[in-house]
Amino acid sequence: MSLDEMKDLQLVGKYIQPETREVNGVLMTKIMSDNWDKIWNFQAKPDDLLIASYAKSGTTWTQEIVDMIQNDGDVQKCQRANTFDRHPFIEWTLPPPLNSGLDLASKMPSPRTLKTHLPAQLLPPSFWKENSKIIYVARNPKDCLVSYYHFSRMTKMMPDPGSWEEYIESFKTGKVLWGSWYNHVKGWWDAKDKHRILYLFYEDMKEDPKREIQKILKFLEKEMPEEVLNKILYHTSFDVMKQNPMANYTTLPTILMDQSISPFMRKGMPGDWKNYFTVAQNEEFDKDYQKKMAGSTLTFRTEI
Ligand SMILES: Nc1ncnc2c1ncn2[C@@H]1O[C@H](COP(=O)(O)OS(=O)(=O)O)[C@@H](OP(=O)(O)O)[C@H]1O
Repeated sequence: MSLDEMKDLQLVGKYIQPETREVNGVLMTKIMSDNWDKIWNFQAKPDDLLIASYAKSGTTWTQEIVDMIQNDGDVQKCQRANTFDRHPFIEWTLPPPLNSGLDLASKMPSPRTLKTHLPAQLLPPSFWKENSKIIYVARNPKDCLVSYYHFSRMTKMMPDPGSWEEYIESFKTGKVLWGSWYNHVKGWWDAKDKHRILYLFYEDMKEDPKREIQKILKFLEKEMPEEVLNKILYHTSFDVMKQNPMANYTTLPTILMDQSISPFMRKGMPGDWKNYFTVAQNEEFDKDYQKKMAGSTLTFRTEI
C-alpha cells in the first residue's frame, strides 16, 4: 500500500477500525480478532528482532534507535520509509488490498525487525520456539494513559476514547486495545528471565538515552565508535524525531490521524500526567495500582 493509494478516499475508509472484539479476554480490533488464527500461527525466525511494548510506551523511539544501530548511524538509510513500513506491525490487520503486518513481514527479507503490542501470553508461540531476540519497552502507567488518550482522540484507526473520566476507567479495567496495561508489563517482566528479552523503561531512556542505547548495542552484540553513538543520540532525540516525516506519522492522511487534534510526537516527557489527573483521580489510580501490581517486583517511576 503506497502513500498515493492511501490518498484514495475509498481505500482510506478501509483503515478506519472502530469495532472491537476480545481475543482471550484482550481487546483487539474486530478484524484482528477475525484473523487471529493467522496471527497466532505467524512464523518467527531465529534472526528476527521483535520490538514489543504496550501502546504509547516509546515503541517508535526504540524502533528509530534500533534502525539507526542496524544502519550504523546512516540517517538517509533510516529515512527510506515510514516507521510502520520499515518494521512490520505483526498483528495489525487491514482489509485487502491494504497490507497487513503479516503481509509486510512475509515480504521482508531477513534479518527482520518487527513490532508488536501483544501481551506476552498472546505472542505467536513461534517467537519463543525460535528464541528470537525481543526488546520490550515499558512506560509508567499514568503517562502511558495520557499519551494513549490523546492518541485515541486523534486517530480514526482505533475506537473513540470517550471523555477523560471514561478513559481512565477504560484504562484501569483494561477495556482498551491490547487490554490491561498491568497484565502486559507484568507478563513481559515474568517472560524476560526465560527468553532473550531486553526489558527497557521509557523513563530510563529519557534520563540517560546514551546509557540505554548502549544497553541495546550490547543486546544486539554490536559496537560503535563514540561519534556514531552521538549521531544516533541526536537523530533519535524527541525534537529531531518530531521533525522527521519518516518517524512522526505526518505522511498519513488527516482523515486517519488528525495531528491538529494532538500530534503523534506530542510532548515526550515523563510527568505530564500531572497536567491531567486531578488529586482525587490520582489517589484512586494509585490505590488501584497497588492492588493490581501487588506481588510483582516490577516498579515504575512516574517522574524523573
Ligand atoms: N525520541 C523520543 N523521545 C521521547 N519520547 C518520544 C520519542 N519518540 C516518541 N516519543 C513519545 O512516545 C509516545 C508514543 O509512543 P509509541 O511510539 O509507543 O506509540 S505507538 O503505540 O507505537 O503508536 C509519545 O508520547 P507522548 O508525547 O507522551 O504522547 C511520543 O511523543
